[in-house]
Amino acid sequence: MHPLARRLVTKMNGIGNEIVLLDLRDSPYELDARSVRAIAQAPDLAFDQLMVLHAPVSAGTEAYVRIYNRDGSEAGACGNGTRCVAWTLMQDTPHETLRVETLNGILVCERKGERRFSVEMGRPRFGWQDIPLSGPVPDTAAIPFPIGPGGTPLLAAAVNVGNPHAVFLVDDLDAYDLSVLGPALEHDAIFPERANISFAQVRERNHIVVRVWERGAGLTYACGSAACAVLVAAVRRGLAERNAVISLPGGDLHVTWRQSDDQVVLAGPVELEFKAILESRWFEDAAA
Ligand SMILES: N[C@H](CCC[C@H](N)C(=O)O)C(=O)O
Repeated sequence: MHPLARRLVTKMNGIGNEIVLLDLRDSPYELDARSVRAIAQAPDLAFDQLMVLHAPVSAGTEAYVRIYNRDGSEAGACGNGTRCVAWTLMQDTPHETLRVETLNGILVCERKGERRFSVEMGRPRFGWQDIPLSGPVPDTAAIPFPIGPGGTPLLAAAVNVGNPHAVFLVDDLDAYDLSVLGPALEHDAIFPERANISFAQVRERNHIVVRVWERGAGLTYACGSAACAVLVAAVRRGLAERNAVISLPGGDLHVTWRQSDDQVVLAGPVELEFKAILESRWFEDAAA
């Protein structure tokens, strides 16, 4: 029997960002890409991200969380999934805040309402090695790509908010077909670890509309770290306040880029869908 067989998983979403949670805090088992893809292909479990809870490593944290994309690749951050993790862990405690550890460090989560949570996503990084890019560029907030009308350059703001993002601030979101541009830009040679790609239109200084193509997952209804990346990019261009509503196809998130400590804080609702039991044959089929 596969080590994950008979394990319970929880299907949730954060404004339509499809999340599956697997709690392995009592087991040393670590998933490989093939097991991740097997779960993604199981009936009804198609996820954008799989959040796997492992036993805590650092003092004061509740879990060490590893984050996987639908294609089996590992991500450093997932804002919506971390909010789902916060809901799960806070079920068992009277606490209103808790800390989880990820590849990207220790994140503080806070309950903001019955099904509403915030997560401190860390400090944005703009250096070419940190994003990462394949080499230095004159300005990481304005990297030209020849994808504007008639092949004219459109400027991307690149930023790492725990994972790599490229943000295009445009006047008309509908003029760009992300299902075509997304995969090409995700794999552009300038991004050695690929990148999450967002197109964003600033409506007001505190309201931005966003569409996102996620690295390793494709078009999604929402992406928390992309919401953070967009807000940071718009603030750097002088187009938005440090506190704004980010509207994604699945709903609204609130992002604050705190002046006091440079942290980007993401808040929004989470939804519990159902629980399911992993079946051994899903992993055997995937191995075949
Ligand atoms: N949906 C996630 C981000 C996943 C990022 C992932 N696609 C990657 O960096 O590889 C979020 O809410 O932040």
